[in-house]
Amino acid sequence: MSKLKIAVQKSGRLHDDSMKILKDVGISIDNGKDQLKASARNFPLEVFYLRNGDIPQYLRDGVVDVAIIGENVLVEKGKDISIVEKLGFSTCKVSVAVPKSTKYSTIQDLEGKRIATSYPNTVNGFLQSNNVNAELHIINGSVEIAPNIGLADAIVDIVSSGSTLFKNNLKEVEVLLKSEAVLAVSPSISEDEQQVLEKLQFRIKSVLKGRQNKYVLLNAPNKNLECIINILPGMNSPTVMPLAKEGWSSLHSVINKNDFWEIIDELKANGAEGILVCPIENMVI
Ligand SMILES: Nc1ncnc2c1ncn2[C@@H]1O[C@H](COP(=O)(O)OP(=O)(O)OP(=O)(O)O)[C@@H](O)[C@H]1O
Ligand SMILES: O=P(O)(O)OC[C@H]1O[C@H](OP(=O)(O)OP(=O)(O)O)[C@H](O)[C@@H]1O
Ligand SMILES: [Mg+2]
Repeated sequence: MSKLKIAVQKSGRLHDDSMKILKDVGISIDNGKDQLKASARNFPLEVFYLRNGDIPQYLRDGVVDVAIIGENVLVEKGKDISIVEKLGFSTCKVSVAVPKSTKYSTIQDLEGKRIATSYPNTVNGFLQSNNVNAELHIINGSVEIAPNIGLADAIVDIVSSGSTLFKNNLKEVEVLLKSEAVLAVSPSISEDEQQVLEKLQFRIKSVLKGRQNKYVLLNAPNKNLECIINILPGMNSPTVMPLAKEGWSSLHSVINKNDFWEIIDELKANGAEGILVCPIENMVI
């Protein structure tokens, strides 16, 4: 079987979560510390450790078939590259920020201003679509310092918790895009590699679905069963089994992690006891 070549960030924000998702889908990688390339032991996969910013070109050239990459990098340098899966980690925004003391009300306030950024194509697209002319200063890192040293009036950079903006006395005034890590695919992927990709994607989908949900087991008095069954969503309907204790049952169900605490409160209020909550490794649907 031919091997799928996947690019993963060599080091940085995406590296650990990218390796974790490969591990969670059951792929073991022989990972020599300073290797730039590694093979999977139990799946037809070769891993290339690359710079996030270089990955769009490698995908375009077909040097790699797929990649785990920040969506914002594709917006900047890889508009021609398709995304096959959103991976739910490294969520961030690309935003305009200005010094806290700057009066800002609309995008037109950027007219004629100096904007520092590492994402010139994204910024130019944004300015053009809003008919604003501004002067771009392209810098590769520590963009948030630019207004403080008099290099720019505004910046466009990644914002996550907002603490870097806060520390540099800046405020976010526009959000250009929202981003997360994605699985992107080369336009020149072959038929054989496409088949391996489909296997990998199937596994990733079931791991992501599992991460979204929790498995809940609880005991409840039979007289409250109907009400508790209505609270529990389940994949179809919850499993109900009699307990050795007369008049009681055990219920098993799957709950979305976002609704989880509210549902637990409701269950308790309706007489549920001995509630156990377990993570789900995979959910194959
Ligand atoms: N503070 C953050 N919070 C969440 N996600 C982030 C944050 N900063 C960056 N990211 C996401 O992680 C990706 C990698 O960021 P990182 O800073 O590790 O690498 P980089 O310097 O942009 O890239 P390279 O690998 O080319 O050096 C970004 O493209 C973005 O999608
Ligand atoms: O809103 P926050 O949570 O503060 O995150 C935003 C910061 O994170 C990233 O920098 P990073 O720490 O990756 O450093 P880098 O500029 O060297 O890539 C980004 O470039 C911002 O500076
Ligand atoms: Mg960074």
